[in-house]
Amino acid sequence: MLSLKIDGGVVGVISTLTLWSILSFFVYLAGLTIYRLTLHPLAKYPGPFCAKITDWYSVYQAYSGDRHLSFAYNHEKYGPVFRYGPNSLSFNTNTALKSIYGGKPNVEKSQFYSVFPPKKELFSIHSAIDKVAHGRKRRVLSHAFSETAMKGMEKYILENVRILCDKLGNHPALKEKAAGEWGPALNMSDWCNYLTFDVMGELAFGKTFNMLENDEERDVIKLVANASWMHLILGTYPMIKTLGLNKILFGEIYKRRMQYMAYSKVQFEKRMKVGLETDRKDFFFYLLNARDPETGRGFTMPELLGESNLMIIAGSDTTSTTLASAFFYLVYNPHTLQKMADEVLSTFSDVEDIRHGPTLNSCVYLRAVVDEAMRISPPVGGMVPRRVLPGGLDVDGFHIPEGIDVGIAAYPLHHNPNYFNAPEKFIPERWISDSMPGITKETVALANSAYTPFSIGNRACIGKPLAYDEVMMTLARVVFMYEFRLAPGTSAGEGRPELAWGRHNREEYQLKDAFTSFKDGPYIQFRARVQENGLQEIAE
Ligand code: HEM
Repeated sequence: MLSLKIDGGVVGVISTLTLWSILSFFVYLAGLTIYRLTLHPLAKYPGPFCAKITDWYSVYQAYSGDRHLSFAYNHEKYGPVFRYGPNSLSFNTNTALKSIYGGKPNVEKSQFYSVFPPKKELFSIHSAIDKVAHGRKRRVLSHAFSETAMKGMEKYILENVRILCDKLGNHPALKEKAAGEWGPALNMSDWCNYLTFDVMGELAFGKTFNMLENDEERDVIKLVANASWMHLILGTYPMIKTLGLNKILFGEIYKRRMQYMAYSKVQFEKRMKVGLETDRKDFFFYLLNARDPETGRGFTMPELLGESNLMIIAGSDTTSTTLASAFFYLVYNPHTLQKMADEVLSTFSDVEDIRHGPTLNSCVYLRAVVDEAMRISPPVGGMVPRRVLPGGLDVDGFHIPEGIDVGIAAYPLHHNPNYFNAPEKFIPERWISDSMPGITKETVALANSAYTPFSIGNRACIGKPLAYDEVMMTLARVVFMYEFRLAPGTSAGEGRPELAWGRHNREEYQLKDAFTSFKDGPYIQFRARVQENGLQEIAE
């Protein structure tokens, strides 16, 4: 009787406690909401209501894949600055770009990056938040991206570009008819992925994934994409990872991310076994050898794994997105394809002359095509946030206090009409002064001031020269060997009316923001180029 009473009493107490806990939680939430809307230092900034009160707004956007588009939509609605999270501001001006990323701004990478490494000791140059730790990594890694290193790596890039070129024309129609017949429709997202993953496999793990040749390891592309997507989702609200909710809420994405980590560890161990007993001058060679000139220290084993892991994510998907979008814009704008082909054919007389160096760099129209593709469809189109340090930061006349995340998303800035005339149109000429009426040194400089596909400043992309090399060598070689066109009746990659945020420009290559990007299409047909001088008309 007594014990029952006691039991009854205990249950009663627990219930009351639970009730009070729930009530207190709701009171806390209500208080926090009121604070965030009224007394919070960012209360005066405009933005979507949900974004002002909770980071779940950002989580939802990150999960949807349309986060870059939502930034553009919100900037159109709220102006050059808006609040995209309770403690976060997005800017959309060239001056803010400079203040937040250029020179030595009073910021560090935000906690967004803390969730990128699966374990703390695996943090990489990209996820390093501490400035000193990052500085050391950047100095060590810069050996792997030196001009000498680039020359040594060209071999591995070209081997794979040759295979791609062969595959594009390697089908019965072209073999039997030699020329004049269009080949099958090829999904260029896939083929560009195969190329760039094979190149990064060579450079980071000492062995190609062989995706261009066979389909055994092609699923790795999906694993890598999911790893990046998981990072984006968790980065928008790191608490999800702290509470272990990632496994519950995003089970499938989490699983694939872990599969990629396991896969890359195996590749890493295989490359480690070979060590320096090889004449390969790949990233690994430089990473194993390199020492920080200031401290004399190299990388530890977990750091080496973290860096190799990162290289695949950072270097393959971004580069393939650039290539696929360049193909997209070229076939949707055949006059630009013609101009680019004219330039390449008049610069080179043999496909094997197309390699790293000043002759390739003299192809200014080719370079403009690449830049314009990355402008409209930036491979990292969403927010790359920075946290303001003690003392605050002045941006566009606003004093931002310590602890606030600030940043620029490339997609909206690249579509800002203040810097880009007719921003929705693919116009490579906008990057070459005097190339058409209205394009002057001043307009080119203005465009450059708001151009940030690789970010800017001391956390900007270290792989930029490698990326340009790979993309320009590939495009130049393909256009030298082939004519190409959009496969009739296909539309993969086009904007569609059902897309979110009112952006459905048919002629804009659509990406899904997963920090890097998901993509599909375009479907393209190739046929061998026959005439030695000049170009064949490209049949519609
Ligand atoms: C067109 C291709 C590429 C684009 C658009 C691109 C874009 C970017 C961007 C926007 C960042 C800054 C990210 C942030 O602040 O969070 C970045 C950083 C980085 N990228 Fe790239 N990237 C490309 C190719 C590559 C390649 C080929 C590599 C290496 C093989 C690479 C390695 C890195 C690394 C290591 C960082 C971190 C740098 C640091 O924090 O010091 N990227 N990239």
